[in-house]
Amino acid sequence: MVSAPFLVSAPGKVILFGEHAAVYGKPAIAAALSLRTFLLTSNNAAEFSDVVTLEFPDVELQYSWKIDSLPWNAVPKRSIDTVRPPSELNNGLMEAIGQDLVADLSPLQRSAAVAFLYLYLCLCSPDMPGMTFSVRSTLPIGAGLGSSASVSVCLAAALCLLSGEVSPPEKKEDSDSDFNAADYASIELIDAWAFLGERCIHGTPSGIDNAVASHGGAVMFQRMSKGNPNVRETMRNFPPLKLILIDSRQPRRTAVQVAYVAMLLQKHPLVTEPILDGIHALTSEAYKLLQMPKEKCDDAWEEQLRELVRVNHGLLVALGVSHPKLEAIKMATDELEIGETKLTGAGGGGCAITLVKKDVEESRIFELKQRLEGHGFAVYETSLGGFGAGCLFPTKSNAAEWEEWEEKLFSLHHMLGLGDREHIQQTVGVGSIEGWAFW
Ligand SMILES: Nc1ncnc2c1ncn2[C@@H]1O[C@H](COP(=O)(O)OP(=O)(O)OP(=O)(O)O)[C@@H](O)[C@H]1O
Ligand SMILES: C[C@@](O)(CCO)CC(=O)[O-]
Ligand SMILES: [Mg+2]
Repeated sequence: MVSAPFLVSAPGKVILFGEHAAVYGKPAIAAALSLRTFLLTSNNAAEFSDVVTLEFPDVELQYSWKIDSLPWNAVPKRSIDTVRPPSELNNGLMEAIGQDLVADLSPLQRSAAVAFLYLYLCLCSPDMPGMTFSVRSTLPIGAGLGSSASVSVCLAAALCLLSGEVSPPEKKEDSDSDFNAADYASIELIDAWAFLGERCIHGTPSGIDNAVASHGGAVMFQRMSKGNPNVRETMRNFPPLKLILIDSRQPRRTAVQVAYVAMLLQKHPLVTEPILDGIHALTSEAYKLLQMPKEKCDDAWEEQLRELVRVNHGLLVALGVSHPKLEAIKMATDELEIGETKLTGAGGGGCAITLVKKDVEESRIFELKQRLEGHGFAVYETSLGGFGAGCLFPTKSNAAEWEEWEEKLFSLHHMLGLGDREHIQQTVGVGSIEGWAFW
């Protein structure tokens, strides 16, 4: 069991193949992003020792609840012989959280607050001291890059640490080395709790986003039914793909997009099922290609991968989850012959990825960026396949900084008007400062 203050962090993700079909038990391929979410857990001052507080400045949310007014009686009893939480939300607890505890919040704020309350009530106890949970992210929100999963993983990790369900990780040199069985068990548990957070945020998640946000790296993921364990194949020799990540800046919610596909499937099963099967088939082909030894990754290999990107986008368009702005991004990359483009994540807005052709001159990529930025789109430079969830504790060498971080980086009060999210990565970011350890 650890005590506050401490930081946890988890990455966003890019789905390369298979979104939406993943919800129906088809495989999907995704990799962790270098853009990440950070959560600071800190103890409240004495006068606020009876409240738990959320400070989520990115969604302009600040909310406190009196700890003893929370519906502790509605928390389901955990079976003593199962460590992992069930994969379904408990209806009684969801009803008890209901609308009253999160009144006046926008849908964007409410889903994060409900995810927090659900995990806090399940993992903590009424006799814990008053604390503040402050979330900041370098990820765009609701843009297909797994912001909700990175928040859910951060919340699950912090609350599991506080309750003693998991211990801080051993320090490792890089994401692939030093397998440690205790850390593996811990991150599996964090992943399972984060899945419930994702359920609070978007209803019927496949689990791929929280799997990548907790474990990091690149994975092939397949959701299994009837209580069978999900497939999560770590793709170790993931080839270095040249990708451009473009945010249409068109807001949308994953919950709405996923519900739309569910409606289509119900209304036109004979049409929709073959589309999902087509996505399944192309993801399986892509998986084989991405597993090829390096010496076989030639021009023909690259072309095949790009073709699959194009087909995947076409099938997502058929499912009705594209958006005119995503089509404008695709058209610009097609016109400049940069590569093949698909939407990534739930679509309806949010991000697209372009798999760039090997021989494209930098001047053309520059032109693309100018054109896209001119339309108000954001172009991200990021790398794929990094660390999963990790934590950072105060030490002798960073003791002086903690107070400043709490005040300047994480407090809603100080954040409003500050704007620059990159600042957080530079100040406490993974890779920017020493001391982070990963499960
Ligand atoms: N920085 C943040 N602070 C607080 N809440 C956040 C933050 N980022 C995401 N969220 C929560 O996640 C929700 C957005 O999740 P949603 O699943 O719709 O989009 P996404 O995860 O960014 O995209 P996708 O699921 O397609 O990858 C927000 O409504 C909010 O509840
Ligand atoms: C649209 C979807 O397939 C991906 C969202 O990032 C939903 C999910 O798998 O949970
Ligand atoms: Mg999400």
